[in-house]
Amino acid sequence: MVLFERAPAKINLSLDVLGKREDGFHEVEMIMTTVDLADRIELYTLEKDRVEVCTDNQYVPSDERNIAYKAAALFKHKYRLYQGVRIIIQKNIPVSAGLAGGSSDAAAVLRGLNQMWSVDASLGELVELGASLGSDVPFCIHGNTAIGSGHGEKVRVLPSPPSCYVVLAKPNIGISTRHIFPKVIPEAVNHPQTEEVIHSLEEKDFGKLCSHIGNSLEDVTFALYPEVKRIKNKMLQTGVDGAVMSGSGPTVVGLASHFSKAKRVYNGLRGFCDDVHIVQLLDRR
Ligand SMILES: C[C@@](CO)(OP(=O)(O)O)[C@H](O)COP(=O)(O)OP(=O)(O)OC[C@H]1O[C@@H](n2ccc(N)nc2=O)[C@H](O)[C@@H]1O
Ligand SMILES: Nc1ncnc2c1ncn2[C@@H]1O[C@H](COP(=O)(O)OP(=O)(O)O)[C@@H](O)[C@H]1O
Repeated sequence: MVLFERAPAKINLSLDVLGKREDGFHEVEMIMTTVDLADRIELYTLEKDRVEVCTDNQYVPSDERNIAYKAAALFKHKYRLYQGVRIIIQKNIPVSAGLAGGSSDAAAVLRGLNQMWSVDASLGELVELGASLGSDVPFCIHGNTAIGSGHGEKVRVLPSPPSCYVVLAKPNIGISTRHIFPKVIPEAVNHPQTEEVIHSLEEKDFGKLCSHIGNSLEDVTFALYPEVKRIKNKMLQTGVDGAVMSGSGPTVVGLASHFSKAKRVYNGLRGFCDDVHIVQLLDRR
C-alpha cells in the first residue's frame, strides 16, 4: 500500500517569548500559518517490522535521527503496530531555516500512517504524540492558521490571514533553534503585539497585520547573524508591506499585497541572497 502526503512549510506571523520555564523550554506565544512550499512524503507499507527513510537532501539524515523516522517509530509503538514502513522524503523546504520542515514531515507521517493503517486516532491524540517529537509538530498537525502557546504544544485555531503574496528569503546559513533560545533574555527583547495580530486576522485587515507582525527572537538572531537583519532591511527598502523573521531564523518572511510588489522585492533580493521564493498562503478558509 502507498500513500502520499504534503508537508507544507510554516511561517511565523508572530513569536513572543514570555519567560523561561523550569523544564528548560521557554513559554512562547506564536501565530503561525502555512504556505505552498511543501515537502512530498511517500509512505509504503513493508511486511517486515521496520522503518526505512530515504531523502534527497544531503543535510537531512536517512536513519533513526530523521524526525520522520521518529514519528513512525512512536506511532507504531503507541498503537502496537507490527508492520513496517518505507518513508521517502522529497525535500523542498530549506533545512534549518525556521520553516519547520522536519516538524511538518513528522506531522505528515503521523497523519499518513493514521490513515494508511486505519488506526483512526483523533486529532487530539496525534497532537499529543507530536508534542513529544518537537514544539512545532502540534501546529503542523493542525495546519491552517493558529496560535501556539506553552512551549508550542497548545494550539488554538485562528481565522485565516487576508490574502497576500509571501516572499521567503534565506541566507546561506542554517540556524539551530537550541542555540538561539538560551541567549534570549525575555525581559530585554522586543515583544510583538500578539492581540493586535489576532484582531487583524479577525478583521482581515492586511495593513494592520503588516504593522503588528514581529518576533522576539530577532534580537538574538540578528546579533549573531547580521546578514538576516540585512535581508529584512532590504525587503523593507524594496517596498514589502511587512517583514518578520520566521521561528529562530534565518528565513525572513515578507508580506506583499500584490504579485507585482512581491516580484519587485524578489528581484531586489536576487544576488543578495540565493534562496528566495514567492509563495502563497495555504489557508484560504
Ligand atoms: C522556534 C520555533 C518557533 O516556531 O521554530 P523553528 O525556528 O524551529 O522553526 C519552534 O518553537 C522550535 O520548535 P522545534 O524545532 O520543534 O524545537 P524543539 O525540538 O521543540 O526544541 C529545541 C530546543 O529549543 C529550545 N526551545 C524550543 C521551544 C521553546 N518553546 N523553548 C525552547 O527553549 C529548547 O532548548 C529545546 O531543547
Ligand atoms: N525530515 C527532516 N527534515 C529536515 N531536517 C531534519 C529532518 N529530520 C531531521 N532533521 C534535522 O533537523 C534539523 C533542522 O530541521 P528543520 O526542521 O529543517 O529546521 P527548523 O526547525 O529551523 O525549521 C537539521 O539538523 C536536520 O538535519
